[in-house]
Amino acid sequence: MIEMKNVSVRYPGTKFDALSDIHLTFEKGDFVCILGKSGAGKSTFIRCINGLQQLTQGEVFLDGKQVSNMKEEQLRQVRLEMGMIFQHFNLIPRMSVIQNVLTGIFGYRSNFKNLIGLFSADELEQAKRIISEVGLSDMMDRRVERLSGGQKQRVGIARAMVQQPRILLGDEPVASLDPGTSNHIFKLLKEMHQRLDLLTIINVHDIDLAKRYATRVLALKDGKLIFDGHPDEFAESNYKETYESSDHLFI
Ligand SMILES: Nc1ncnc2c1ncn2[C@@H]1O[C@H](COP(=O)(O)OP(=O)(O)OP(=O)(O)O)[C@@H](O)[C@H]1O
Repeated sequence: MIEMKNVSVRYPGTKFDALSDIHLTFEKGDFVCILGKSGAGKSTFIRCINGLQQLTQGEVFLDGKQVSNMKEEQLRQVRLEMGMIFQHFNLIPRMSVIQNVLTGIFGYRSNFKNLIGLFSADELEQAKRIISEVGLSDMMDRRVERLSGGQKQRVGIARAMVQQPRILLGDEPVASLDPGTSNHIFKLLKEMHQRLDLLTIINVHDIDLAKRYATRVLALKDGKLIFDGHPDEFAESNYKETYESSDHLFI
């Protein structure tokens, strides 16, 4: 489904690769957690998949089509297949839950319809169904600024899911949440992953969440892939290697 071939990224003015020579494939049904300390390259990795990151070297393919050299219009189509959730939710605070969720289908519609906020009965129905699936049906009209962090992330998930993506990408979606809420969010993500047979790829700091929910764990260090395997195989020594101090930190 997704193939990364020889992918490297070096940001302008830096001495090291933020991602270095990554070769990987991902298939439908994978629930992947990416571990790595701050600066290891996790966000850069996710951006390579959704075409937001210019590669220094290599290629990324989605179903055999090269994402890394697509024009903006083609990329827009590809991104519709990829739902994205973020650490800071990226919601519009003064808008309601349902209005925020409906922004997830903007990519499918004409700019004119988006501008005047015209949604069909089907689109509204679909948004309501997904809001109820994430457990917020009684908060449909509440402004998101009045929600807790966990509720905001549920809105973020609903907004991603209303796109009906085949792939769900998460850039540290639970980094701002407490452990209990983080667990609930992962449970919800896993349930959606299983029910809809999504490819799910999520950056996370919490090894316990990765072990509990992932079917596959990747670990990055200084932009290099140092582990790729089943969560049960991720041993104490892998943990130490992943989180011990980095050569790049003070350079
Ligand atoms: N726009 C940029 N310009 C220069 N260097 C960058 C830029 N973005 C990221 N980097 C560097 O690339 C490396 C990887 O960054 P990235 O954000 O991918 O790491 P991360 O693992 O997601 O970190 P965190 O967990 O803190 O979000 C880091 O050394 C970072 O400083």
